[in-house]
Amino acid sequence: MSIILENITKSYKKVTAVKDISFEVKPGELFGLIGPDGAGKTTLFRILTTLLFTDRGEATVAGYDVVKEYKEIRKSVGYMPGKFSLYQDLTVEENLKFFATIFGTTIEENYDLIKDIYLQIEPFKKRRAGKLSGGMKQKLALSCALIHKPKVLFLDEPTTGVDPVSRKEFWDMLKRLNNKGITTLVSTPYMDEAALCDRIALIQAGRILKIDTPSNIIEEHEKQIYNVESKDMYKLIQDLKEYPENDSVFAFGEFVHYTHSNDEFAPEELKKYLEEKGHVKVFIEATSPGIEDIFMDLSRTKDIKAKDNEV
Ligand SMILES: Nc1ncnc2c1ncn2[C@@H]1O[C@H](COP(=O)(O)OP(=O)(O)OP(=O)(O)O)[C@@H](O)[C@H]1O
Repeated sequence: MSIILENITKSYKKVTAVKDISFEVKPGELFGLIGPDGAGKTTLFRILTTLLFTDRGEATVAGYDVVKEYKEIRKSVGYMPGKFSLYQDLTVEENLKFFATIFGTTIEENYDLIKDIYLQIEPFKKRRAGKLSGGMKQKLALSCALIHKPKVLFLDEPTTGVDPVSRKEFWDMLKRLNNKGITTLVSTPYMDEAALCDRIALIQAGRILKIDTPSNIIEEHEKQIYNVESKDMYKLIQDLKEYPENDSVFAFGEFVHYTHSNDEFAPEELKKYLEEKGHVKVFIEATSPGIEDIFMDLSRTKDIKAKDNEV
């Protein structure tokens, strides 16, 4: 296994950031940690990259223990932290040279690995990192994290705050790196990115809700989801929440996603109820769940609440 976590628990004073986290990442896997802000993703990354001690539990990365063999881990991993990690006053080229030098290598030695990515920012190699666009900063940070040819790559929310086109490009790059055999642990709050990973862990309030391939997670979900639409979406949410035996109601793009608490759901009865409440252009259809639906459902059913997160 490339990464193993066993019962990792970490608190900051009264807040339990992560509790009893266990999972494994196989060699060559692109593994996603999917969860909202504050779920505990950065805490796990900092523990695995040896920047933070865990309170309880054990972990290994590339076969090395995160406490006893931290020096080996630091040589073997690439880490792209969530916050921009480069030297703003150094140019693109200087940043890359700097990271290569501290790892005892040169840009030329591992150029093949970063070529695809670096070529896109090379025209700006004399520009200071602080003056790059979000997408370009992200490509430079990834090049710097890769320059010493790490065995395991840690990417903490690499696409947060990046425009949709750059997000797509970034995931294409990750897939290509993955094909070269680099094990990658990537975190994201964007549920649509989950489908691009080999396996994912859904994480909420420091707990794992589910671990599997995105397709298995979707296939195993048993609740039928309905797209509901009417002209007044705000009122629609309120009225659906008052509909007897509703199970869940939440806004989802142009629709409201609705689930019923039993098998006796009749769309025509709901339509009638909504029309009696004054809704026009009511539309109801069954739809397949996405990772976001499943995440919302698991966080409710596992009853993980903020107050439960205190020690
Ligand atoms: N240094 C700290 N001191 C106190 N609490 C902290 C500290 N770092 C993180 N926390 C808390 O621990 C919990 C997990 O935070 P963490 O940063 O690991 O989550 P995250 O999923 O990476 O979210 P984000 O994207 O917001 O960083 C949150 O409740 C956070 O407020």
